[in-house]
Amino acid sequence: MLKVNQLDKTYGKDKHSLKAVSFTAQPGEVTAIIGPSGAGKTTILRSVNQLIRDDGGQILLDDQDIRQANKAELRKIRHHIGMIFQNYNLISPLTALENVLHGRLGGKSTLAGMFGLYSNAEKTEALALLDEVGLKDYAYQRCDQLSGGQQQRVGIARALMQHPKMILCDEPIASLDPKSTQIVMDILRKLAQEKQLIILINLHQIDVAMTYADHIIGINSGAIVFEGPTTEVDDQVLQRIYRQDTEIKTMVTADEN
Ligand SMILES: Nc1ncnc2c1ncn2[C@@H]1O[C@H](COP(=O)(O)OP(=O)(O)OP(=O)(O)O)[C@@H](O)[C@H]1O
Repeated sequence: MLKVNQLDKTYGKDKHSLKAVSFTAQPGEVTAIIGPSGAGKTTILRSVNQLIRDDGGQILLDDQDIRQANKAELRKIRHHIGMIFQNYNLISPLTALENVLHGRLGGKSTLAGMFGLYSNAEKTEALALLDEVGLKDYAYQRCDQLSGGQQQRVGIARALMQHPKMILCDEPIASLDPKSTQIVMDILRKLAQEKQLIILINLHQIDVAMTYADHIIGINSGAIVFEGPTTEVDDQVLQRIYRQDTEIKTMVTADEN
């Protein structure tokens, strides 16, 4: 389980980006963080694996406080936290298979990593993961020749190559069309359930969060204003989360008519 307690982050002198943020995310579930632009979604996600150093609080992954880890421990912890990104972050001239194998880099010596030395067992595993995300026939295709949705699936397979406990997803569908969105979200939900992974995902699209997430964390101006099962999210909750965000208010109102 991921348990975040009283997490604070201030940029510069007094720009309070996270204010005593507390929430939990369970294995086997998709947990979505939703909220208006600038609310602090990315700051939370990047604090969880300490890409951003926060200013106070606790981040417990299976009872180990990530914030207290020394450099070597943090490297080890991060090896079991996969990340997928809006812009995929693949190495374009390399094949899908090579990109997936890169997920193993964190567990290798610098030399083995530099020379791209992977065992046959690792290659077999990477191929099986590509098969799992429906890309068996694209293993030897360069990533820049794949569609956005296919690239994101390579990103997921790469994260799985880390044998993660948790996958952090920063706006993973923001650049995808509805069909690719559905495929990617179906895969993430299936992975959470079948591999008992913690999937923590930042989303702008409320409808996608409502369809695929088990658990919702609503943030506004750096503070958690809702945490609970998706079934408890109604228009009132959404208005609390998105207050002062005129675009969404209009959307909620339009839905009511
Ligand atoms: N490096 C930084 N320096 C100063 N302020 C920052 C920095 N990164 C983020 N912020 C501020 O922290 C707040 C939260 O930003 P964050 O990117 O986490 O929001 P978000 O909810 O992910 O937004 P979006 O949905 O637009 O991506 C914003 O007010 C932002 O301007």
